[in-house]
Amino acid sequence: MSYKFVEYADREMLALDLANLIAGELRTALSQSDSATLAVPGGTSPGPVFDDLCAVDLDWDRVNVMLTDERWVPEDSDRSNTRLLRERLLTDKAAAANLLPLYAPYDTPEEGLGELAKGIEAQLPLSVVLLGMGADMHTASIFPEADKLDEALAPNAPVLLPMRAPGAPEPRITLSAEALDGAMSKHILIFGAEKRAALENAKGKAPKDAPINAVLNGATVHWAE
Ligand SMILES: O=C(O)[C@H](O)[C@@H](O)[C@H](O)[C@H](O)COP(=O)(O)O
Repeated sequence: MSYKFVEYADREMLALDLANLIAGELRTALSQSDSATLAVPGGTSPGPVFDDLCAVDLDWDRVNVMLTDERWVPEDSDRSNTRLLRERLLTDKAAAANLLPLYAPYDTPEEGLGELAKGIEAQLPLSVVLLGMGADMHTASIFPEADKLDEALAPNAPVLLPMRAPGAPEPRITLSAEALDGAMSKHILIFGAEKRAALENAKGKAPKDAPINAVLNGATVHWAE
């Protein structure tokens, strides 16, 4: 298991550098193919990266954007990652990007899974994935003790899975570890001492105890206090 750990002087510097890095990787992908696919997390960390990334000049109309995971809530909920994306990433120059939805207006993720998975599957492998991590070492919605944890970590897993976990306030839908780990470039974004310690704590643990370990190999971890 080896990954690159990059420490930044502050969160603003991290956001700017990471946005430019992702933009460069998307440009490279677009120079080699008709389209590129970027998967990003929700939560509270990525907003500043989105604010910088959305302003970068690239062929966004050839970029497919998707979430790594979503809370199963309506898009107008303040818990919605889709809402976060629409407000902070799919705006300015990046408004031209093509959003592949990870939410559909059904009561449960199981009801929406079939139609959503088709769109996602067609765009794999991911060109670039940005992931967050919780202090419990979850990534995307692959949580320790989640109901479909083993399935989400298994080889040849379904690309998209519903997920319920003690650590998640609402039902989730998530890309599988394999779909996330298969990205051409993987970036993990963590802020603060607690998550830095959690990353250390993950060392040597099985993915079922530290799901971040299912995507860490070959990734770059970007950290600021
Ligand atoms: O839906 C979500 O919340 C995210 O996709 C999730 O995987 C997130 O990346 C981690 O929980 C870290 O969240 P914070 O950035 O809010 O700490």
